[in-house]
Amino acid sequence: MNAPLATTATRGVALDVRAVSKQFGERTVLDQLDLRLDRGEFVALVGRSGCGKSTLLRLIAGLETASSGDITADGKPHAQAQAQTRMMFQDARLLPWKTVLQNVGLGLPGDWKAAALNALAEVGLEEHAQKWPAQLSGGQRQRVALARALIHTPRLLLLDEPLGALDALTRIEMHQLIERVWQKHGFTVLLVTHDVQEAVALADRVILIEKGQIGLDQAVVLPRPRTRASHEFGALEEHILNRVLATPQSPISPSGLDAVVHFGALRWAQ
Ligand SMILES: Nc1ncnc2c1ncn2[C@@H]1O[C@H](COP(=O)(O)OP(=O)(O)OP(=O)(O)O)[C@@H](O)[C@H]1O
Repeated sequence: MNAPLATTATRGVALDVRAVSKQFGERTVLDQLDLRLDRGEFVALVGRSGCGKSTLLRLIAGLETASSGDITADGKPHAQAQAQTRMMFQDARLLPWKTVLQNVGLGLPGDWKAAALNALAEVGLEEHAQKWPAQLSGGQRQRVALARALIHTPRLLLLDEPLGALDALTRIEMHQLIERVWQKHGFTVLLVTHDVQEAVALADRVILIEKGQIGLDQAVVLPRPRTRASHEFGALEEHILNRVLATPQSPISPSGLDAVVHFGALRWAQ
């Protein structure tokens, strides 16, 4: 399968989350949340642990049902677009008894082998097609998971902290790969991450969820590929991180922030 080169205007879905609420028992996790993603846009969701990032992703993926509100893709109920949506998790979720190639082609009808090899080539793993998942590194397993998503030519890619378990260098390589395939295919991306630097490196917009709603909607207008060492990158990262840490769940009092947050020393928001 040669995935067609596409512009962001043609391939990605426009996603509209309108007044979506989600309660688990007495607890309101999302409260009338509104979020719009343009076609082909790359948006990162950040926020304190438990603020509802994964819940929002799972609602969009159709793995949970909203208590109220609705989600549309290209103006139609999103349920109709679920076949064009793929999700990646922190764990690659590969079947250990199937080869890398078989994992990529999982569930596909007909002769999918050429397409699976093509998808593996896109993530730089063509030569590992006949290996077992256990023979791969964590980063390679996530590449297989990405290939397994790409073979379905998704129009919406949902990433739930997919790089959370990887070491720093592997993460940076994965950032480059994800950015490359996103630019090539033009799908819309929603990435959940605890790593504010990762959000600034990849996203067109960084969204902070707090108190069940959007507390910050920050455009990232830096040219790509982004240089983490630049002053503009660092300033934006610090601004977002300070904002995340200032949320009510924070154990740090807002008045103490300046003393506690040193740019460069801290970029994770748990
Ligand atoms: N199926 C469920 N049943 C009950 N409570 C749930 C369920 N799923 C999530 N929650 C609760 O909803 C809240 C939000 O969870 P969610 O996983 O969306 O947060 P998160 O922002 O992704 O957190 P983290 O960054 O730690 O992954 C948490 O308090 C969680 O315990």
